[in-house]
Amino acid sequence: MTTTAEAVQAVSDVDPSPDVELSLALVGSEIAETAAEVDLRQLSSLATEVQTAGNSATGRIFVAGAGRSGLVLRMAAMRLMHLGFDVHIAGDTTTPAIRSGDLLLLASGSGTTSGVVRAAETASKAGARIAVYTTNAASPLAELADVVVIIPAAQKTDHGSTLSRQYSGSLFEQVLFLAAEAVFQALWDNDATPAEELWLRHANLE
Ligand SMILES: O=P(O)(O)OC[C@H]1O[C@](O)(CO)[C@@H](O)[C@@H]1O
Repeated sequence: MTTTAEAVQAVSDVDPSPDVELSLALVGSEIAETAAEVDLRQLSSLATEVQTAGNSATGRIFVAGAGRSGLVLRMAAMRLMHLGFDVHIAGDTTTPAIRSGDLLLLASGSGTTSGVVRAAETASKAGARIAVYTTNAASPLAELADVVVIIPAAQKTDHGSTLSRQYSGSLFEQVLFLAAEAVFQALWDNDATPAEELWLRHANLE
């Protein structure tokens, strides 16, 4: 009679356990290498745009992106709200119209995602400033931007790219998250508001 241990061994001989140690090292090293290549002057310019709109009496910050790129910007938006800025997420039911004096912060690895490009066109017509994270300096999105941060990662359709072994736009989205966190941290360091004060802005209806 086959024991449970023998049955487990038999299964893993056919279908070995996923090697998460190797994949964790791969993801970590790709993120570190790509983050180190982000141009700090570009990131600093984007941080200044965020600070200017956030600290202006009437300026608001809007964020927009599709799929996982958009989800990362939602996290960034929450932190900017914790800093006390007036922040809105494009497409939410309470999001007002963008206007001159506002900043639209966008992320798109490809720089061609139609809804994101349309948002930039609308913001541009309204006279708002536009800041973009993308891999693609020659994209329509980058061309519409006042400030561009290039994240030198693979795009979502670059299958088999030498820039990343990860699927689709994962590396772009991961480094985007780090870049957005770095912007928040730099703004908070400048502002020096105690964490206790930021904490008062945390959602209390969760
Ligand atoms: O960042 P892009 O190129 O605008 O693409 C948007 C989304 O499309 C996807 O590649 C769809 O899987 C997401 O990973 C990404 O967030």
